[in-house]
Amino acid sequence: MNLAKCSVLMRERGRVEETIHSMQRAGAGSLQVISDFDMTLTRFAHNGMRVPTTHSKHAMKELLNTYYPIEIDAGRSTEEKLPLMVEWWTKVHELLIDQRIRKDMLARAVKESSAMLREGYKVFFDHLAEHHIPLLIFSAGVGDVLEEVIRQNHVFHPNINIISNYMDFDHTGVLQAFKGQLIHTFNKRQGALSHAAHLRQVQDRPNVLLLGDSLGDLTMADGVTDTHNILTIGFLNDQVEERKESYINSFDIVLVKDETMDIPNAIVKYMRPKDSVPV
Ligand SMILES: Nc1ccn([C@@H]2O[C@H](COP(=O)(O)O)[C@@H](O)[C@H]2O)c(=O)n1
Repeated sequence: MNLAKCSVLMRERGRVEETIHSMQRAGAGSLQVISDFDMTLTRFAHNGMRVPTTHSKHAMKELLNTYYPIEIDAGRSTEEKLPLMVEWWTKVHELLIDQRIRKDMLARAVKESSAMLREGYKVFFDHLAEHHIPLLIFSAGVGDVLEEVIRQNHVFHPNINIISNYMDFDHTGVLQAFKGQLIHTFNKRQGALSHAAHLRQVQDRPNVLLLGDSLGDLTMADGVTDTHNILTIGFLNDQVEERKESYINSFDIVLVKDETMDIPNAIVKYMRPKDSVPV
C-alpha cells in the first residue's frame, strides 16, 4: 500500500504500516470508519476560498471570526477552550432559532451553498457501502444540513449512521430548538459515550479508521470497546506551522492541506474484502 504523497506526515511510519497490515489481515468485515464531517469529509478550501461548513450563514460569520481562531489556537488548552466553544455553539443555535429556519428551506439552501465534499468522496462513500463497512459520521455541525449535503451528492448509503446536532421543528415546520445534548468540537467524548449503546451494533468490528480535522475528534471512538486497532488520520487544513507538532504527536497520519480523500481511499481499498480467502 502506497502512502507516499507529499502531504503525508507520520511520526512512526513503521507502526502505521504494521497497524494497516494488521487491519488488512483482519479484513473489511472487522473494520468500521468513524469520521468528522466539516473540514474532514468536506473541503476546507477551493480556488483559494474557504468552503462553508454546515453552520455557515452570513449572520454566523462574525461569530466564526471571533471563535474559530480560539478553536484552533495551539497556545490554549482544551480546558480553556471548552466554555468558549459552548458559548459559540449556544449563540449559533440561538441565531438559527431566531431566524425561524423552515424545514422545507434546507434542501434549497444546501443546493445554493458552495458546500463541497473532498475530492474522491464518491469512491470513499461508495466503497464503504459496497463492502458493508459501517460509517459513523460524528459532527458538531448541524445534522439536518449534513444529511442534505450527502443526499444531494448521492452518497447517503444505508451503512451510514450520524451523531450530530439535530434541529427540532414545530408542527408548522419552523425551527424551535435543537434536540438532545449539544455537541461541539471538544465534547465528542461525552457524545461518544452517551451513544455507546448505538455503537454496540458495530462492536464486532474491532478495527477503527478515524478521520478528523481537530484534536477534539480523537475522542470520537471512545464509545467503542474492545478495539484491536485504531488508525487515526488528521487533516491539518489551517495554521499548519503552529499546529503541526501537536497533530503529528496526536494523529497516526497527518494530511497537510490535502483536499482529497486519496489516503483514506487507499487504506479502505487495501482491506481484504469480507468474503475473500485469507492468504
Ligand atoms: N458558527 C460556526 C460554528 C462552528 N463552525 C465549525 O463547524 C465545525 C463543526 O463541525 P464538525 O463536523 O467538524 O464537527 C467546527 O470545526 C467549527 O469550526 C462553523 O463553521 N461556524
